[in-house]
Amino acid sequence: MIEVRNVTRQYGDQLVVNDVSFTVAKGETMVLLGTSGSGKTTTVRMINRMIDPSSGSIVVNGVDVRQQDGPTLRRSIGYVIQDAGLFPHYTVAENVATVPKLLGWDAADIRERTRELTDRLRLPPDVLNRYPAELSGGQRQRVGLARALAARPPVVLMDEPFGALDPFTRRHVRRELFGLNELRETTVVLVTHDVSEALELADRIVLMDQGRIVQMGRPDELLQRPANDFVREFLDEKPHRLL
Ligand SMILES: Nc1ncnc2c1ncn2[C@@H]1O[C@H](COP(=O)(O)OP(=O)(O)OP(=O)(O)O)[C@@H](O)[C@H]1O
Repeated sequence: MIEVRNVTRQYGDQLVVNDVSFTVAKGETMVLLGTSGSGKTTTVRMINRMIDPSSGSIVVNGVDVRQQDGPTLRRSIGYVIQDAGLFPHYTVAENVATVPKLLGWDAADIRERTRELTDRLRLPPDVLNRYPAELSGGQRQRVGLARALAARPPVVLMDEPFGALDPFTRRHVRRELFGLNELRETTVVLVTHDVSEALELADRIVLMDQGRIVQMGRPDELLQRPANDFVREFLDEKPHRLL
């Protein structure tokens, strides 16, 4: 469970995240949706301490994130970004094994878990010995997901995790991923600016503009009871299938 309380982040005199509060329950998928520059990435990067808030607090599974050093905290929080952020000089197998190795898993368990994930994410077994540059964009993205999930972290942060994919592969990978049983027990915060993706994946949505939360709620609540014209227009941008 994640509690973000009155969090603000300032650069110079610009408030890029302005008094943001929300909680994400265990197993819930919370989508941060909003215009470009609205503070989504900054917010998600404060949860795993890649950025520290200027004020406010963040508690993950009962522990204030400031009580842990960044690297230790990040071993328990999966993190997926748009270009997958893989280590270029590691093979796929080595990339996926990064966190389990740091946590001291034995080699047989790591191999087994890697096989399980590549299988579920439908990556062909022969990719394991390849380097990231030798994969397609869609494969790289799936390896990024496998690496983030490898040690079964209770919390996973995803920042535009499907951003680099064409629309077909995007839908496909999205379905594969959110069809994984283990993801149902994982607390997920996902950043996107794609309205359809947010409506499809979110248990709840935090809609942001200019560093502030404009509305928070279930997809149907935002669609049926938009708080203001901004919300209505933002969600109306594209036709979608929920209504
Ligand atoms: N290190 C920094 N120094 C100064 N300003 C920054 C820094 N990082 C982010 N910003 C500013 O903070 C604002 C919010 O950025 P952020 O990346 O959180 O937005 P976002 O909602 O994720 O946008 P996008 O969808 O375009 O990625 C932007 O105006 C950005 O220029």
